[in-house]
Amino acid sequence: MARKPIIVGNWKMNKTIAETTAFVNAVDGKVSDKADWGIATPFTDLQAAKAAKNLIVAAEDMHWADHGAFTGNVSAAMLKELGVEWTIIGHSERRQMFGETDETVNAKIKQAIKNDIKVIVCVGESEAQYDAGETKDVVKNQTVAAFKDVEAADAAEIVIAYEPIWAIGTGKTATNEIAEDVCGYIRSVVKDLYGEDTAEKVRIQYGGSVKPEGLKALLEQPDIDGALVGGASLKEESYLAMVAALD
Ligand SMILES: O=C[C@H](O)COP(=O)(O)O
Repeated sequence: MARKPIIVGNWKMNKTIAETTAFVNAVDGKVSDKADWGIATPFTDLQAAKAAKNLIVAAEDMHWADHGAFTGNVSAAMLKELGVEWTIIGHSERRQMFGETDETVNAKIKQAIKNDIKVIVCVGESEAQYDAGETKDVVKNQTVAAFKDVEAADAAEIVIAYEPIWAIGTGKTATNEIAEDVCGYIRSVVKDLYGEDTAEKVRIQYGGSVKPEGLKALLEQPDIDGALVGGASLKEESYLAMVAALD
């Protein structure tokens, strides 16, 4: 089955509103139909980002509760009111620095589905786990936990981002062979959970030091349907170099 690639820049804690507007003005009119192109921005930038007509705009996180005493958090309804239709959930930086667990990832995914917000869920192993040969166990456990009590029709719409933590922001990219091996394995985990049809529909991204020059070959891997891109998504020229790489 042909799955349309999805390439999303995860800005993390970068860019002001003014910088977001400048980025959207420079990039939005130039993306192609070779992929679904997007940006995940800080909450404060989402409204400015929504001026884009062609870019997916995603939050970088959201809370699992409807509302309440959760200082510093943002709910699905708040995102919906801004017209935000996507969110990242379970990025390794949230897992490592902000107490995100497999349980909160699952709760957030179910809350997103309930509110008709599409999800990019991140999985991936640490360097120590990679060195210990535990990669597949880790991504399996994270994937199974993330999809707990999620129905097949909803699961098929979820994008899974495989991001080996040792490759994030380090310049150390997993080889295409490693990335394909793990992404193919993640698809087999989805197949075990939901069957072939759902597994063939799910889009799986690779993330970790993706650069424009490596993007085309990455997407030629049969089980890699996109990229979640940090550093290389921040500069307009670099983002547009990714667009050009697929033309
Ligand atoms: O979400 C994106 C990733 O964490 C990758 O970041 P990076 O491309 O800067 O390594």
